This record gives sequence, structure tokens and C-alpha cells, in this order.
Amino acid sequence: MILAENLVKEFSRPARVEGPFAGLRSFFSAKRVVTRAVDDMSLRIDDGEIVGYLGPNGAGKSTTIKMLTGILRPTSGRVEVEGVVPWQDRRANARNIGAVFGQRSQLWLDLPLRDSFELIAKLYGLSPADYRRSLEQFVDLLDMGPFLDTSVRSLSLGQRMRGDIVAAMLYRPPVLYLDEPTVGLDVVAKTRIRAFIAEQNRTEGTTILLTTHDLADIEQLARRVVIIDEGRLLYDGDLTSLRDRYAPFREVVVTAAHIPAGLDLDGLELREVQDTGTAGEQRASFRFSPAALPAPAAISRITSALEVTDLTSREPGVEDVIHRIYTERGVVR
Ligand SMILES: Nc1ncnc2c1ncn2[C@@H]1O[C@H](COP(=O)(O)OP(=O)(O)OP(=O)(O)O)[C@@H](O)[C@H]1O
Repeated sequence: MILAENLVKEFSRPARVEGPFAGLRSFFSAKRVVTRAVDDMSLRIDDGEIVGYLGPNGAGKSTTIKMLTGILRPTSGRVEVEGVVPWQDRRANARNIGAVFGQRSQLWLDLPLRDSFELIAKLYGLSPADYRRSLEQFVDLLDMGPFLDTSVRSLSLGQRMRGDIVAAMLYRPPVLYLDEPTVGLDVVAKTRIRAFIAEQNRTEGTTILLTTHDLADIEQLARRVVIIDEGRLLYDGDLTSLRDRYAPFREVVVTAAHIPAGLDLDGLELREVQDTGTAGEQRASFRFSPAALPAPAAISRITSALEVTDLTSREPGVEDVIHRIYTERGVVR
């Protein structure tokens, strides 16, 4: 279980002094500027939950994770992971957590993957039998046999990410922090990694905190979403209610012979009209509220007004939802 109560983290730096030798004088200045990166955050994540942790750049996500891993000591408030206060007992905490940072590898770049895994197994005191069993299972699930003896430096990004995930899970920690675990990967690689994460959560009951800018990661893995901004909790709840609250609309994308820009259909909001590149053909999207206008009625209204050649419908993604929350709150990035 992950527990944070009224968690605060402030960073303080010297205030900038203007004039000659500004850099040096700022360094010695008594005036300080305080940034509250995490501001009175309370959060409880139960065993076996997968929580999507979202927020714009600079919201305080990394700072929270650094407090959970024990790298940073909170300014005030309480933090506990599996009953351990991370900054007080980093060693005990390290055994309970695994972490994957998509942007940088935690593996030894010049060693073959297999050697990195062996080192980790030794560091964490795995018995040879447990190590063999885990490795065999992971290599099989993630199809890593062909590159197990290749040095990490020579691996493709997708292969390296699989390596990092296995390294974080080899000792089967009950808690896993995943920071952008699919960044830069192609669709096939993303799907494989998401399936693996879901499987580990299901079979091992691993508690997972997932930070990502790829909203498909959230949609496919997490039912619960926590959104933060400026260090404060904006939303904590399930993904479906979030969508219903902030994006209670559906969208239909239509390709038709001619779509008049001012077309006014009852219950349907016409969004931008674009040329498709094919002569005389245009594409536009219509938004409607399924509570006021059921989807079949919306589609029939569109098809009777236009010469439709193609039509697809989509649900709002988490991206729409977050955009709307930020717009409402006046967050401009
Ligand atoms: N060591 C530090 N010293 C001073 N300020 C810091 C430090 N680390 C983070 N901050 C500030 O704290 C705030 C939160 O940063 P944080 O890295 O936690 O955001 P984030 O949500 O992880 O952003 P991103 O999505 O860009 O990684 C930012 O204003 C950042 O500038």
C-alpha cells in the first residue's frame, strides 16, 4: 500500500539579484525563493491497484515519485510505502519497490542484459532457483531470448525497455513505479509492454503507479486516475466518471461530398470542416451529448443532411478530458 498524508515538498533557491556579478551575488544572497512542488497531497493506493498519475509538465509528479522512492525527504507530511517510511529506510524501501524510467535506462550499458539481471539477482539476494524461474518466465513472456546476450548499448529502444521492466520486476517487488514506460515505442512494442504490465498486476497483485503522457497507457491499464497540477490534487477517481464529468460528449467524424461551414443540425455541434485532398470531398466532426441525442439518431440526422461517404465515431480520450480540466481552470501551457 502507498500512503501519503498532507505531503509537502518545497524547494528553496537563492533569489535572483540584479546588477553586476548577479550570479555570484544571487548565490550568496540571504533572500530565498521557495517553490512548493507538492502541496498538501493526500493519497492512498491499495494493494494491487493500478493508478494513472497525470499532470502537465512541472505539476509535481517526479517530486512525488522521488519521495516515494526515498530519494527526497518531504518538507512535511507523512509518506509510507508497504509500511516503510521511504526516506528513513531507503534500503528496506528498495526491496519493496521497482522503478522504470522510460527516458533513461537503469541497466549497465556495456553489459549483456543477462549479466545485468544476474547482478540484480545477487544484489537482491535471490536464490539461484528463484532467479532462474523468474528469468525464464519473463524472457518467455516478453520474447527476450534473441537478445539476452546482447549488450544493453546495442539494443533497440523497445528491447531496452523490456530489459528495464524485467530488471525492475525480477525480485518481484510488491510496488512498481512506471514513469513513461512506453515512451518512443512503436504500437506493437507498446501493446506488448502494456499486456505484460497488466498480466503482472493480475497474477502477482503488484501495486502500480503509472506516470505517462501517453493517454492510451492509462486507458488500457488504469481504472483509477489521479491528476495533479501545481502540486495539488485536481482529481482522484475512476476514469469513467472523469470522462462523464469533463467530456460528456461523443464525436462522429464524417467524410462527405460537401459540408457547408454553417450547417446547423439540431443537437449536433459542427466542428472544423477540412478538405480531404480529394476534389469535392470534405471531412468534419460533429459532437453531441448521448444523454440528449442517442448515437443512432445523431448518425441518421447527419446522413440525411449530407452525402456521406465515410463515418467513424469515437469516444473522448483522456486527452480531451484533461484539456478540458485545464481550460476550465485556466491552466495555459
Ligand atoms: N531540485 C529542485 N530544485 C528546485 N525546484 C525543483 C526541483 N525539482 C523540481 N523542482 C520544481 O518543482 C516543480 C515540480 O517539478 P516536477 O519535476 O516534480 O514536475 P513533473 O510533474 O514531474 O513534470 P514533468 O512532467 O515535466 O516531468 C517544478 O516547478 C520544478 O521546477
